[in-house]
Amino acid sequence: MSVPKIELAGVTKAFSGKVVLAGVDLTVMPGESMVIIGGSGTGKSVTMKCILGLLRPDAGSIRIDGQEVSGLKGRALAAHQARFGMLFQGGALFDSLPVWRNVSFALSGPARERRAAALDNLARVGLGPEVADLKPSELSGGMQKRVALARAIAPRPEIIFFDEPTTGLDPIMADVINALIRQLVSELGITALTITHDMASVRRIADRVAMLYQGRIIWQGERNAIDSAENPFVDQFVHGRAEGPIQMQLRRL
Ligand SMILES: Nc1ncnc2c1ncn2[C@@H]1O[C@H](COP(=O)(O)OP(=O)(O)OP(=O)(O)O)[C@@H](O)[C@H]1O
Repeated sequence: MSVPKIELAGVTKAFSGKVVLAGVDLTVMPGESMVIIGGSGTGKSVTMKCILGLLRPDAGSIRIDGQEVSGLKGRALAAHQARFGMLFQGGALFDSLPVWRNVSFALSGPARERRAAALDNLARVGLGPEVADLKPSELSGGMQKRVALARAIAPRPEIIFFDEPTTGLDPIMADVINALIRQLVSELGITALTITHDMASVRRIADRVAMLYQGRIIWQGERNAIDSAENPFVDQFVHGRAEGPIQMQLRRL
């Protein structure tokens, strides 16, 4: 069996005594698209930040290609982080830079080559050269998301993290972006880890789904298994019911 691309075992993290991750076990195989679902504040972002080395877990192991990465510092940490692409919730484009400079931000080399690479990546997300010299603020939300996606794939990262990739988009544009993500991840052979509340994203993007609840992965399975999962927590989340075993925390303690 091949070595997992990402492997978390017993990862714990607490902030000022408040336990957020209580022993997360998660395996993502190379080229696989894993989606983590779970309510607000269940620790999805904290899990991603621990994998990226932006937060240090209190205990447990995080392996990439079988190599332990928790506790990396300095250059080793920078090299680790360079293996990842990120699509942030808001797109996080630099508004002072034209689109092509945003897309080629992480690339090196002469400007002419970086611009050519930017145009190539824009084409992959369905945008023509006419947008290359526009500022992000001149584009619609859906187009900005495409630009952010082009920027995330431009360095051909081994792993991409998608953080709520459809936030702020209407359902049709969200579907277009979800389909693009699925297509690019497959075409480029990138391992993808997505966190989302959006079940439409899950159905479009995921090979496998993991549900985080109270600091642990309480269920994982193939995308098609979510509807028949005999797990009341998954069932409640997938169907968005107020009634069920998941207790919403209405105020921060
Ligand atoms: N740096 C930090 N210091 C203190 N508490 C933190 C820190 N980062 C996260 N937390 C807490 O950890 C908990 C989990 O946060 P996290 O952002 O991972 O949730 P999430 O599942 O991604 O939620 P959402 O879906 O709303 O983005 C929250 O209660 C949050 O306040």
